[in-house]
Amino acid sequence: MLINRPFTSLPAYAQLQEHYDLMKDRHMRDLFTEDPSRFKTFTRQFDEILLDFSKNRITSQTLDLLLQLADQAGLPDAISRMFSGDKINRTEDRAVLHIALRNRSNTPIVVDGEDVMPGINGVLNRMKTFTERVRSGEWKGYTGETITDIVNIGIGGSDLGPVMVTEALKPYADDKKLRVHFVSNVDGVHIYETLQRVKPENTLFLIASKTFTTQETMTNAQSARQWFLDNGGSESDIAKHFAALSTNQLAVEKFGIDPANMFGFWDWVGGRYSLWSAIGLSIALYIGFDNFEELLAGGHAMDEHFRDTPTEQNLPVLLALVGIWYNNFFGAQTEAILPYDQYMHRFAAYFQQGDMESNGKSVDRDGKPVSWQTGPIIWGEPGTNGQHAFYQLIHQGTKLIPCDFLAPAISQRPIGEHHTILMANFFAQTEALMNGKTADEVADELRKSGKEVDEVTFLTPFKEFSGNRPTNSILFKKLTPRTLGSLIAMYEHKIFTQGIIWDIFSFDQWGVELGKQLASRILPELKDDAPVQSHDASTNGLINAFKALRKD
Ligand SMILES: O=P(O)(O)OC[C@H]1O[C@H](O)[C@H](O)[C@@H](O)[C@@H]1O
Repeated sequence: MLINRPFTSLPAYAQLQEHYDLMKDRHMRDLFTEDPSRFKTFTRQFDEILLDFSKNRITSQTLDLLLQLADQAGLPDAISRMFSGDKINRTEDRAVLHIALRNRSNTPIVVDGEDVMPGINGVLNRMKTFTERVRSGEWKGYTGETITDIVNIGIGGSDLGPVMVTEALKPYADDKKLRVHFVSNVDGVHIYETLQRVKPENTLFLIASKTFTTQETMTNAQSARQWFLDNGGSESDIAKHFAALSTNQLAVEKFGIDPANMFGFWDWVGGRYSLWSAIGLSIALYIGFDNFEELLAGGHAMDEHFRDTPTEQNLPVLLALVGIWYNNFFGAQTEAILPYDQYMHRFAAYFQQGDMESNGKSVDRDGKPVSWQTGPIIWGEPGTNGQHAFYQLIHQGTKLIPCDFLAPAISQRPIGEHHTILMANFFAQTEALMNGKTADEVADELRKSGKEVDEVTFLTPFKEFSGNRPTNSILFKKLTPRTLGSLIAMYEHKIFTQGIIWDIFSFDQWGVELGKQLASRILPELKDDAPVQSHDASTNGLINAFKALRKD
């Protein structure tokens, strides 16, 4: 059993509340002036990743109290329970072992009396052989031609991870062995547009679904199958063009996919943590198996750091605690993830699911309603695009938005001055958010530019920046597979840590069920034009308006 003590009853919580009263009006500008070694105090290094969390509204005392909070919530015990295969996902009665998928040291991890590592290594070996056969051209399609295009059909965790990673690691696919495409939305537009770009004889479909029952994925998979049959392929050719990534062998066979083309995983892999499993096959095919293994190695290195490093040096724990400070004491509702790397353009979208599906909960581990805030709203876009879109609100709006800035020191595509300009923006933004610009500075500038006294008085409040807006800077050498693996695992463990401290279950997702149930109830009602009356007035009205509108 995990320790579950209501978050607000932890002794450090009350101390942090008192401490918050002392801190809430303190400006980071002053904290930097008072402590010249602040950068040193609040930076940590892991491999080639540097975390600077000095631009936060914290002092050493804040950090001490937050660390006590983690300790009192039983974090060290929770970590060891996860790593040892305990069934910490209680509402689904499952272990949580995405860490086993990337356990490169191969130490046994036992679930229900069985070491899971041989099974994991077996699937990895099959993925390797398959990847090499397809990439080398040995695997032939039904006309004898090689495979040029991979279409991954999946949604949620069976889509977002592979999309994010294949985008982030595009430079590692420079050998251009294969193109990858992703179809997730049940909107027919998505599969239509994708199929426009591929030919049946050169295409390999990966049907990626943990359950193999997800409506969107099954609908897209059936349409892909039909398209294949309508455009030259036959039933007996399916085995050369369809593979399944799933835990559900029966459903895979029922769909008509050869079990030899099925890559399995296990119920202890959560959907949003599955890119490390067979769900990552599109990644391996795209960047090659060696690079996929490097990604796993990076994840594993972060796992060991998370498990073995004292909390005050532990990157995921520190990120989690800083997040809690704003979420639960300053009342911040959201967190922005802002990668200054175009290849990471789906990173925030990926962690939208990672974080919000994990910690978007409102009952504690005893099933009682929580009286404190849990998971934040996660959002973000790559810099510098965000700067010209929504940063206005981050700088001068009424909301406090803690931001993570991420950037590589070395660009994968060093062209002229681009990367230096990009990084100048990165540093400028975090500096501006922290320091702001005082009314005196603004007025002085306006006077120097020749403005009249009245104009200076009028304009000053609009041009003033309060500053004191928190950021973490996460700087790394280069976006290699290994570093990306570590960054992903870092955020995964941040989310885990917060879930433990908030006393919620982070590995189920019951909140997505109701909409699914209702959709399957409504679907038959949409098949004819008869008016419906079985719902509330709004839903009836909308369905009936839709039926009227869809008539020519
Ligand atoms: O992989 P699948 O079983 O098709 O599930 C796909 C996705 O759908 C579900 O609704 C869950 O909310 C996600 O966590 C999951 O990743």
